[in-house]
Amino acid sequence: MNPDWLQQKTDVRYAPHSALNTYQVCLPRPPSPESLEKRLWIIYIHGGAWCDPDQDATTFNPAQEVLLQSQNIEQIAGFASINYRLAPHSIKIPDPDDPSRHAVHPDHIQDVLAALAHVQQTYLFGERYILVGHSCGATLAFQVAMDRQWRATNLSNKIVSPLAILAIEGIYDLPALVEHNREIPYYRTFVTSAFRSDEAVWRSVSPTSADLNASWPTGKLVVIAHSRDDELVEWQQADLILQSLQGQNFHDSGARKARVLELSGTHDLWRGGVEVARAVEFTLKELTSS
Ligand SMILES: Nc1ccccc1C(=O)C[C@H](N)C(=O)O
Repeated sequence: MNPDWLQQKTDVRYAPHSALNTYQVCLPRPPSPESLEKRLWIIYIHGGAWCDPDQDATTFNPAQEVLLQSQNIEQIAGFASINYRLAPHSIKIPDPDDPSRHAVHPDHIQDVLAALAHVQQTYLFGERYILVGHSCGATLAFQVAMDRQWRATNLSNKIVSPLAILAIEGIYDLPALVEHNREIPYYRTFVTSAFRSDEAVWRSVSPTSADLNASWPTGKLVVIAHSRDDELVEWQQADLILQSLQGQNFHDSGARKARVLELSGTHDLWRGGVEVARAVEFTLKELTSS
């Protein structure tokens, strides 16, 4: 990488709906077809329970800084991190007129798909990317690879699915999450704020309900990265998605892999950058070895 060349853009607008319909990009070197042949894009979807206005695309910056300084940058063609409209937060009450804070499913996933289509059409990397998501961002990353029935537009045809998904401290089974945390009303509150109250919808949008053989035949790898010390999303969520993936023929090795990576830290471990960067490095390595 040539540090004098490094290019960063923020607030690239992909849709007109709100101030949050933007993404940020970082290019470590000039884009070229040759570079893309041997390198991958890293695309990040932030977390925050679909509603936290204090988490946005910039939560990827600490990890991006670590990766820019590491040897692994030789394998990375570019980074993008996506903002999307949020559901109303129950405590951080939004301005009633703010369209970025009144989203309800499928707005979040439709925004992510629109952003992905925009980045792909700009940088032409096709399937050569790793889709990374933290917390509800991991849910959204899986939803990109799921049957896109919630899609109102013809956007689906424009998006090429990723080679790999890296899911960090993710939410994979909404009914199980709400049930496990039934003593803490906030879980039902944020799930209802983002998906309304029909539990059949909660189930159908959950990555544990995916049929990835049908919807993501080109997928090579899923990495489930989770910390035993996550105080907000219990390890059970990782177990549930791993069971589901094994049932769909994702195994430890082979053409379609599902791997577990134990991280250390609490739910918001993106703050330090190092653990998210380590998970990206692990995913790059797993993708290039079989
Ligand atoms: N991702 C989560 C998963 C489970 C429970 C909470 C969260 C949150 O992100 C809380 C967030 N800090 C909030 O202000 O809503």
